[in-house]
Amino acid sequence: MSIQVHEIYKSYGQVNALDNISFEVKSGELFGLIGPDGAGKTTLFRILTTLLLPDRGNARVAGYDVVRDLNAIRRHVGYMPGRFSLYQDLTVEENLEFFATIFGTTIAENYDLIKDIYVQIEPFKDRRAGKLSGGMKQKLALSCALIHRPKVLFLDEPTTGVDPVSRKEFWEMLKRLQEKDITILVSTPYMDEAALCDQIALMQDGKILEIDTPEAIVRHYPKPIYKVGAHDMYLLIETLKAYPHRHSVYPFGEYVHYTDTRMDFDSGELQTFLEAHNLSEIHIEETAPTIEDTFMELAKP
Ligand SMILES: Nc1ncnc2c1ncn2[C@@H]1O[C@H](COP(=O)(O)OP(=O)(O)OP(=O)(O)O)[C@@H](O)[C@H]1O
Repeated sequence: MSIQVHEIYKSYGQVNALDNISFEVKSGELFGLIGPDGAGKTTLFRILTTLLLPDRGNARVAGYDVVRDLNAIRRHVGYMPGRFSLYQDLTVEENLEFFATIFGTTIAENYDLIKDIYVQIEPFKDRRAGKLSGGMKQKLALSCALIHRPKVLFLDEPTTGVDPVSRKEFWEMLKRLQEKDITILVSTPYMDEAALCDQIALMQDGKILEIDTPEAIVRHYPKPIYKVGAHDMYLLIETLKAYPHRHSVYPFGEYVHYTDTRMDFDSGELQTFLEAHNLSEIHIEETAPTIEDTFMELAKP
């Protein structure tokens, strides 16, 4: 096991940021922590990278204890914090040299590991980090996190605020790093990215709701889901919420995802109800559950 987390608790005053968190990540695995803002992802990263002490519980990373073996962990892990911690006034190359120097290495020594990523920003190596686009900052931050050849890489929301093309390229880079036997723990609020991980933990309010492969998480969804459309999205949601047999109702792209409490759901009956409430252009169709649907179901109060 590359990461072992056992019954970790952490509170800030009244807020239980982490409430009995346990999971394991195998060597070479790409493991995703999926959850909205405030779920506790950053707190967990900070504990696993030795920047914060847990109130209770223990964790090991690359075989080292996060409380006792602080120096060893810092040598063996790479951490890309949420707001890329680059030095804005240093150039691209100076940032990378700085991170190499603090780890007692050089860019040349590890160039093969970062080459794929760094070549894309190398043409801008004399530009200050503060003047880079979001996608370029992300690539530089990842290069900096990798420059000492870590065994385990922690990436806290690496794609937040990054354009869709850069997001896609970034996940392709992660897959290539995985082939080089680096274990990766990555957090994201984007459910579509969850499907790209080997295993995911769905997190909310400091708790893990479920851990499994993305395929299994979707397979375990307990009910048929219907996508419902109509001419007025707002009125549609309000009306579905007032339908006596509704189990869940939430917007999903240009449709609303709806589940019913009954086993013998009749779409014709729902259609009549919606028409009686001044809705037109009604469309009701069964659809396959996604990770987001599972999250919504598990997170239901
Ligand atoms: N230093 C702090 N003092 C008080 N409360 C905090 C502190 N840091 C985090 N929290 C609270 O703990 C909870 C978990 O925060 P955390 O930053 O770990 O979540 P997150 O999933 O990373 O979300 P985000 O993406 O917003 O950072 C939140 O309710 C947050 O407000």
